[in-house]
Amino acid sequence: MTHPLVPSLPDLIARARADLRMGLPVVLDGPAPQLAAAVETLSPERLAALGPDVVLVLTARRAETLKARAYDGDIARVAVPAGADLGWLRALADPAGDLMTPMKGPLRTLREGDAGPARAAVGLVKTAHLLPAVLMAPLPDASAVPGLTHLPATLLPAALAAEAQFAPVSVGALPMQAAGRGRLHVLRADGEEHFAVEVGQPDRDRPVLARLHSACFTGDVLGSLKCDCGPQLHAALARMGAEGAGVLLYLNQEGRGIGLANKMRAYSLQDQGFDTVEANHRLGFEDDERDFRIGAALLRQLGFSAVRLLTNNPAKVAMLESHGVRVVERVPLKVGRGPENAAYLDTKAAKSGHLL
Ligand SMILES: Nc1nc2c(ncn2[C@@H]2O[C@H](COP(=O)(O)OP(=O)(O)OP(=O)(O)O)[C@@H](O)[C@H]2O)c(=O)[nH]1
Ligand SMILES: [Zn+2]
Repeated sequence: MTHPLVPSLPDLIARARADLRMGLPVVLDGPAPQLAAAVETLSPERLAALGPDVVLVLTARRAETLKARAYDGDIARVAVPAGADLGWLRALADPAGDLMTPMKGPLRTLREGDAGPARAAVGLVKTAHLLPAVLMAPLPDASAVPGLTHLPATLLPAALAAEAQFAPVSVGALPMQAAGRGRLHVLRADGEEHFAVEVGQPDRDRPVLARLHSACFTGDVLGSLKCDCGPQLHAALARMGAEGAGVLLYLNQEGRGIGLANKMRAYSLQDQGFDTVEANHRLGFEDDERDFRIGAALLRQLGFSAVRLLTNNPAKVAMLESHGVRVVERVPLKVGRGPENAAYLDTKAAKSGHLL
């Protein structure tokens, strides 16, 4: 039996995310161990130390913008020419300069060999909220580089796709302007925290008025006019207050799961004329990278099995239904439309299935 103090695979994944964000490579163990480093955080010294035999892994979304062939389905492995420097790699990873310097290729993509470790590495970097671009290099002698986090390449995809198991951390009373008396629960899974605001004392035996709200620092805190998040947050709480009970999950899924740094990159692209979906794609992300199962897991953990869901997004309803939470009613939440966000809301309706 494994010693209890040995890190589990979820522990190692959480550690690997921190490493990648700091600019350290991680090791994907297998028959041929490989180093994987995020292009965004790599330093010139560490790039040089990866050796000449490196491959750049991008998502097929990013490859499409770069007009590179993606032979591996959702990812593309791009050959790195001898002498390519960090500037070259960053220009491929980051679309900020695409319009200024459109010619980055021609790029040669690989089709031979096993793409599994490369796909796992990109998945990991995405969950670290970095640009989805990874440099991979062979690691011939692991003992030469002590201290790196090692992950088993073949087990990584299933571990990244596993549903989070939440543990309650703390709860405290919270009187709120919009909703009167409430309680804020903090829950944690694999090092990530999410919050649940209980308004009043919702009955666990009846469908609860619920909102799954993804974090939006710009909208919720700064009152940004580019989206409808702030008004939706406050309207949801007010409605719960008026009804006397409800539960609002405040999910740590900034920017539809791409993180605030990438969301600001997306906003810069939107200023260049791309819409919210195109901007995500140019960065190499899907339209929506959120793990919607988290909301279902949190509701179940808090004892709720049926909800009246405040949302305009049918995908949220479908996800809850398929993960053990009955949605007895969808309650529309249409607030905050204005001249600055009308095009954004129309794009969500046209491309992401939101109900206007
Ligand atoms: N990537 C990206 N994320 C954005 C943009 N504008 C807002 N967001 C994020 O979008 C998410 C909106 O979340 P929600 O309001 O919970 O979800 P929704 O899918 O719009 O569904 P409902 O509001 O329930 O109808 C938040 O995480 C915001 O940070 C954008 O232009 N790009
Ligand atoms: Zn927002």
